[in-house]
Amino acid sequence: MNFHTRKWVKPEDLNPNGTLFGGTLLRWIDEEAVIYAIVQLGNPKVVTKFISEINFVSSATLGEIIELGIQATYFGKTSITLTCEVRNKITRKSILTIDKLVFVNLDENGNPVPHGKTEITYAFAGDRP
Ligand SMILES: CC(=O)SCCNC(=O)CCNC(=O)[C@H](O)C(C)(C)COP(=O)(O)OP(=O)(O)OC[C@H]1O[C@@H](n2cnc3c(N)ncnc32)[C@H](O)[C@@H]1OP(=O)(O)O
Repeated sequence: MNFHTRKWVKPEDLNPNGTLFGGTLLRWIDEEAVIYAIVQLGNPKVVTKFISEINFVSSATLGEIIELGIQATYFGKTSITLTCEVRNKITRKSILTIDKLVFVNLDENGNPVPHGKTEITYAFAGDRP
């Protein structure tokens, strides 16, 4: 799993207990995951369909740097399934895991359309391996 996106936990990201607000983390993950799906499927019209159980393993606090890891685990006909882990960048301690996030490839009318992909590709990743 590649951990490309880093976030620095700032005051506006906290809940009233002083730890990273779960809703903020989920917003970051949904955006990161849909970008991953868009790049893999080569189509900007992709939507979130399903997110499985979310396990908040440990909390993050002010000033910590966290990193978001996403990986494709299954290519369906119109869908792609991803898995996600968020961890502390320095200590590598796990903060959250999501087993399955399913995204659906849409046509210009918003209907599911086959994407024709079967494996992870790096078409839009420049020279990154
Ligand atoms: C990034 C964002 O913020 S997007 C915003 C939030 N998301 C949305 O607004 C999406 C709203 N939902 C929708 O518009 C519709 O449900 C659609 C168009 C995505 C899908 O419509 P459906 O009638 O469910 O389509 P359909 O039954 O053909 O399923 C499409 C794919 O999703 C998969 N799927 C459908 N329901 C589920 C589910 N509950 N869990 C996992 N996969 C599912 C199907 O297996 C299929 O995949 P496949 O073709 O690879 O086998």
